[in-house]
Amino acid sequence: MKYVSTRGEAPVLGFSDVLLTGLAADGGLYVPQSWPRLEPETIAGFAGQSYAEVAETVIAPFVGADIERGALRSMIREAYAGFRHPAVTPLVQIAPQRFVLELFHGPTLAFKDVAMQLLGRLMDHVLAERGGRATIVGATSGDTGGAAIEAFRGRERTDVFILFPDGRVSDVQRRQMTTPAEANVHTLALTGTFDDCQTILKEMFGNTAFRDKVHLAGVNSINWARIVAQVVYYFVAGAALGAPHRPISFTVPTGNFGDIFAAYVAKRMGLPIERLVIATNANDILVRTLEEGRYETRGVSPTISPSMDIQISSNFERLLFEVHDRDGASVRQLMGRLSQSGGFTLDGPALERIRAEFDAGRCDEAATAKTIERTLAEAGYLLDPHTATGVKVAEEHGETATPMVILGTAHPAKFPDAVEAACGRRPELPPRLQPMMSAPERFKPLPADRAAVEAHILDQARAAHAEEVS
Ligand SMILES: Cc1ncc(COP(=O)(O)O)c(C=O)c1O
Ligand SMILES: N[C@@H](CCOP(=O)(O)O)C(=O)O
Repeated sequence: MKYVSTRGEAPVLGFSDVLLTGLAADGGLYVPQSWPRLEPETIAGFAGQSYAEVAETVIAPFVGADIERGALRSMIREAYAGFRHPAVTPLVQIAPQRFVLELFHGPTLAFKDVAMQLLGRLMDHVLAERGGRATIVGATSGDTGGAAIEAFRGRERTDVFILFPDGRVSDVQRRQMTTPAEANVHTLALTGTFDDCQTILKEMFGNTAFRDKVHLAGVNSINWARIVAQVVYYFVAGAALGAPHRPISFTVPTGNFGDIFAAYVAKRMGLPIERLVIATNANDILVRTLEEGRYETRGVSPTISPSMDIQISSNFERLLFEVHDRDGASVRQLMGRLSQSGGFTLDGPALERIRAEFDAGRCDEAATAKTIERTLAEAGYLLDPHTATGVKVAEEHGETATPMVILGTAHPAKFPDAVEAACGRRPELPPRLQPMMSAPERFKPLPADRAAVEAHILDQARAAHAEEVS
């Protein structure tokens, strides 16, 4: 399998290079040259298989010959062996045709663990084969950072630098990033928003001299391997609810558009998905885009679902590439307008193609809290604020003959204050995570400025590996 950039001007690469490259050299995102298809019998067979077995079948065509099949199988098995639920991503019914797909049984209680636990192993494997090391960078609005640190802490071939917006994540999220003591973990608290962190990260990838000097690699969903690992649970949920014989719909709490883009990929691979519903909080750029045809950034508002406090949804670029018939020049033009004037208008056919696949709805703060309270009262089920936005938007979408699966993207215990304020019940952290709440914190406050972040990364890298970073 080969990969092309959404902006059409970067080298075509294989899976292992895409894994280590992160952002393409032309600023675009890598996507596969073509979409592999799974036969209906293969999808039907998933119903009786373990999560790891399904993952191997779904992921293998994207990896191709780059990683030997036995090695891939072992990494997948190890990645999911540590999840606290035997099904890895169980489905829980909360209403007659509504289910929550619980994606938070990994080590940091967030859906990011599902991909990150595999990504850490894949990167280590490829770096060991090549005899190299990498500087991993990640921008986080709260969850990617903790999951990345958990996946890479103590690994010899990687240093991990996480950029988070100071004061805009929950205490649990911050402590997951600031309490690990391993020397290869570096947490940077930036003055600004997640969008500032992500913009700096992309600028660092655009600085070729810096990128090459530190062997920069990315762990956000701009990295194709993240998306591919997230495709798996759509098949697992679909097969459990009768696919390929029955269609299924998904509502996805959305920020960076990675998770819902993974659903779109599952559909292109043959999963019979009827509707894909984008759920946002007050940061509703995607809802406005579907309503008005104009993608336009506005200031980020802090909410009780902080991981979705995002205005620039990076993976939307991958969808733009698809709905413009994979024409990199069109995507370059739109992205140029976005960086110059903060927005762009979609042409009629592109907008229609997006509307044909996706619906979208927003959920404000009061509705998020109310949904947590009501779902606990009516279904006895405790939602986290992100999942609550999905439940609310799915409810507004109305009752359908097709089962609607809402992605449960985080455990409520990551947001105890917001959950308690909404419903009066304070969710407890699992005992294994409780010590971090009183452990010493370690992080570097920095301005939201690329030069300052690069200088800090270079300093740290030189201190640790002087011989490799001159
Ligand atoms: C808990 C939670 N829900 C939803 C999202 C949104 O997912 P995505 O950025 O893939 O759209 C995030 C962040 O990515 C998250 O951490
Ligand atoms: N919501 C994310 C933001 C980054 O998303 P990613 O999927 O691109 O890594 C977070 O919690 O960090």
